[in-house]
Amino acid sequence: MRDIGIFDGAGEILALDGISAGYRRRPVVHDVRLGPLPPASITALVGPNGAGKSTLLKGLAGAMPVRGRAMLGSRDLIAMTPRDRARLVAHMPQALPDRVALTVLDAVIGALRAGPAGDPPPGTPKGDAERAVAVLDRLGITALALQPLDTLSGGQRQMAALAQALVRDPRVLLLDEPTSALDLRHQYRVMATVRDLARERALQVIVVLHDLDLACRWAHRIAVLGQGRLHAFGTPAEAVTPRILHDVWGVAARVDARDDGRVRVEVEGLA
Ligand SMILES: Nc1ncnc2c1ncn2[C@@H]1O[C@H](COP(=O)(O)OP(=O)(O)OP(=O)(O)O)[C@@H](O)[C@H]1O
Repeated sequence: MRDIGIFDGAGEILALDGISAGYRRRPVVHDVRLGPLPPASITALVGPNGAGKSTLLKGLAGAMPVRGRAMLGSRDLIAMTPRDRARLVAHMPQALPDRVALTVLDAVIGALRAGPAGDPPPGTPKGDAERAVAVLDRLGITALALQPLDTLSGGQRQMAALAQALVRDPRVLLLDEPTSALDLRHQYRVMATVRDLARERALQVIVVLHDLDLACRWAHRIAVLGQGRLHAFGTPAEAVTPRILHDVWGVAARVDARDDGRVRVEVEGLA
C-alpha cells in the first residue's frame, strides 16, 4: 500500500467492529468494520447525503445507542461508562453551537467543564480559562474570545465549535463537517491544525467531509460509507476510485493519481 505521511510513534490503534446504529428501530448504520486506523492519523469519512456518517460519529461519541465494538488499543469505547468515554473522545457535531449570548471564551470553558476531560499534554496551562485561551490561540481565533456566539458568522461559530472539542484534549477526535462553512484560509488552518495535533498528541481523528479533494489532500485513510455500509477503506488512491464514485455517489468521474500518492477527482457527469 502506498502510504502518505503517517507519523511513526506512540499512540493506539483504533478499530471498529460490527458497529450498527439507528433510530426508533430503523437501522441506519449496518455492521461497520473499519480499521485498523493508525495512531496519529486522520481518517476521512465520506459518502453521499444520508449515508449514515453523522449517525456513526454520534454512536462512537456516545450521543446515541450503538452496537458493536470500537477498540482503542485494548479498550472498548462502546463498553465504557459515559464518564470514561468522555475522557477519551471529543465530538464536534454538525449542528453549530446555539446562538446564545455566551462569549466564545465562556463557551469553550463550558465545554471543558461539561464532563471529565482528557489529560492535557505537558506544558498546557493549568487553569480552565488559560487552557481555553491556548486553544483559541492555536486556531487563530483569539480575537473572537469575548464576542458573544450570537454575533458570530456561521464560519466563526464553526471555529468556536472546533475549539470546544479540542479543549477537551481527547485521544479520539470526531469532527462532523468541520470545514463546511469556512473560507479557504480557515479550511487550511483547521485541517493543518488537526493534522499537527494528531501528530503531536498521537490522536485518532475521524472527520466527516463532503469535499473529496479536501479529504484526499489531508486524510491518511479514507472510509467510504454508502447506505450505512462501508464500501471502501484505504489510502486515498485505494478508496477513491471511478468504480466507487459510480456505485456510491452515482457519478461518472475521472480519478487522477498524483506522484505523492494522493488523487484528484473530476466529476464528468451523472452515472
Ligand atoms: N434524529 C433522527 N431521527 C430519525 N432519523 C434520523 C435522525 N437523524 C438522521 N436520521 C436518518 O438517518 C439517515 C442517516 O443520516 P445521517 O445524518 O447519519 O447521514 P449523513 O451521512 O451524515 O448525511 P449528510 O451528509 O446529509 O449530513 C438518514 O436517512 C436520516 O434521515
